[in-house]
Amino acid sequence: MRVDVVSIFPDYLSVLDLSLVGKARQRGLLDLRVHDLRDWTTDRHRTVDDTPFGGGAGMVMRPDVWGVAIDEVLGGGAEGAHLIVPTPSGEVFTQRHAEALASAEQLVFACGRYEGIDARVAEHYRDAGVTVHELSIGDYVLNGGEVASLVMIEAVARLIPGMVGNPESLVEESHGAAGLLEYPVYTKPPSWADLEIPEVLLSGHHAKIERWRRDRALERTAARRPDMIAALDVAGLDKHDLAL
Ligand SMILES: COC(=O)c1ccnc(N)c1
Repeated sequence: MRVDVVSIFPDYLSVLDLSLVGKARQRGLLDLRVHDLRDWTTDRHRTVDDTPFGGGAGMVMRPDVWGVAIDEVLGGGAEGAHLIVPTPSGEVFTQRHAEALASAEQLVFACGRYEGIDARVAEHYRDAGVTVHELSIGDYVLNGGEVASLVMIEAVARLIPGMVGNPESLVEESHGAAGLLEYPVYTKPPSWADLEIPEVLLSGHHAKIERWRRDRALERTAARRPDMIAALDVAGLDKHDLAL
């Protein structure tokens, strides 16, 4: 997978050289390229923004600069490319988006600043056959799209086949296939701060452990994310689940 990030603060993305994403790049699983939007400006001041039509506070990022940048970054193919515009006014990014994007050929992240990017940019690339996603990482406002891009790149990159050692570990995660939050986890020492490990986890009885974990996941989800319980496919629940 190729991932391009276009920003006026490219250094913000240097953290992507570390950890999982950095390893993936070294292993050739991920071709990540970060670009400075100002490299596509033509004036002396390297201007990327201007005042909003219709008035109002702040500045809006110019479509012409973004257009030449995205055209170049997309190379030739609109096919298989996804343009992601992080914005507080977007659809909320979820694990489902991460799963869908993990099989894309190319992701291009357009990091807006100021009051955002001229709306014609998203419209133009949709018309050109590019899959455009305007995505929010939650109900709060940031100063730019860079942090949200980091979040989404990490959520997607870890799902690329070969990225994590044991793909099994992806199944039981929160927001995974079961549609539940993950159960509580424990490790050594067995006793800490006068707190013990739940007995069943020391029993070696795998069926009971599995049942205990699912019960805890259901309870935690019901307590913290009733919306996820409401969205559960009831057909996937057994009578024990329903009795909880
Ligand atoms: C400028 O971008 C944002 O403020 C932003 C982007 C994505 N998700 C958010 N919740 C905010």
